[in-house]
Amino acid sequence: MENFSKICIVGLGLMGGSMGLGLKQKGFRGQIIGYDLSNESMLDAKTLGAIDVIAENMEQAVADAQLVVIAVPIGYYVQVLKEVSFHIREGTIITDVGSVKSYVSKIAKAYLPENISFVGGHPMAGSEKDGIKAANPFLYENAYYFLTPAADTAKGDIQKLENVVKMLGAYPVVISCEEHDQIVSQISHLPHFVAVVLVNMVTQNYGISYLPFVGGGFRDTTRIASGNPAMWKDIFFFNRDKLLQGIVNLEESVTELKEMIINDQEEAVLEYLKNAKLIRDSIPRHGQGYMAPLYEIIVSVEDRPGVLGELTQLVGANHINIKEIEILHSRQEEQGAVRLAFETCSDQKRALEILKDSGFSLTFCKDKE
Ligand SMILES: NC(=O)C1=CN([C@@H]2O[C@H](COP(=O)(O)OP(=O)(O)OC[C@H]3O[C@@H](n4cnc5c(N)ncnc54)[C@H](O)[C@@H]3O)[C@@H](O)[C@H]2O)C=CC1
Ligand SMILES: O=C(O)C(=O)Cc1ccc(O)cc1
Repeated sequence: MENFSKICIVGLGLMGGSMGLGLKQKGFRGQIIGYDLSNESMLDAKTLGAIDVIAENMEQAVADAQLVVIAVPIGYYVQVLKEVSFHIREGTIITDVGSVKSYVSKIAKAYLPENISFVGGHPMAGSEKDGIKAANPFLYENAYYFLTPAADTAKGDIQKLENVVKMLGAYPVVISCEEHDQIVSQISHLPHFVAVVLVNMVTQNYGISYLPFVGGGFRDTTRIASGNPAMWKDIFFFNRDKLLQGIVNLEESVTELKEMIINDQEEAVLEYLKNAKLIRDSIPRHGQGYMAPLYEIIVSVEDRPGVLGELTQLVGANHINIKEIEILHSRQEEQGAVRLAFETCSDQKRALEILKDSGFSLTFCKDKE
């Protein structure tokens, strides 16, 4: 991937910071120079090792870079592209990580000089967190990563970017902006729309007092509603038409299912539910998702002080690394549950044995998703 010896990242938040960390973690030997409006983010990015050099201004950031990655909220693109265009040198490739591509390609064309190659990008990786403090070197691993070159983009430039994507451990998918925006409107933007509607409904329609009863189902369905509101506002408006079409389709589907219930069509409702289950279950278990798949176990634990320490100590003492830990229920004087996730099947099996032998009750052991 050493097609580039100097990469500039503009915007050192979750995505920009994770890209710097990921490249370094994978052994990128060149220099990464970073620029952000926030001094604190630049200092954090340097301290964490996401960048080698802090740029004092946009000119210093982009002037000698062979690749410039724009990782700022889409609402700031016009401002950033205008500034970049003053200082960029011929032959530089510019890419971005923005969640919408038709709008981005349009303004890149409008604001960048003609001798600059702009190839849009969008990693299907991320989280509901933002900022450099949430950055993680493995964020891009196993994720699909869309690249949306223009019709006249040189093949060599696409290849160079594909190599960067592969170095991050992600999977490049070359696609048109139009098709990209259509796909993500269905699999990312509409689900976000639904999640925020559901969450707001629970408080607006029924009062805040319903929230304490919320269980895993509601949590799973609405996790993404915790995403950065400013970023999602941008996404909704910059992919407005596709999202609106998705909402119309959603309304039709809601009406269809509602009518079945109104008309007591139990068989039809059952078929509808079965079909959804079939489709949901068929999402590849061992395929690539946003996150690296993990092997999980669920442990029942008493709700008492120190129990988590005992659990993790037991697993750690046997040199088994817990990749994720999550408290599922924590109700006073009742059993709670803890989800542990491991990187390998053998870690999962060993942890299972050790915990069983120590008297922990395992309510559920989940296969690798
Ligand atoms: N958060 C996510 O899960 C994903 C986000 N994206 C896209 O990535 C982009 C960045 O998102 P995040 O990293 O999540 O945001 P973030 O809020 O974590 O980071 C954005 C950074 O850009 C900086 N910034 C803002 N305006 C700037 C300017 N004019 N010049 C220099 N720096 C500026 C901010 O100070 C901040 O550090 C967005 O366009 C978003 O659509 C793409 C995939 C996933
Ligand atoms: O948190 C999640 O699972 C996400 O869906 C993150 C995400 C947010 C925005 C994108 O454009 C792509 C991915």
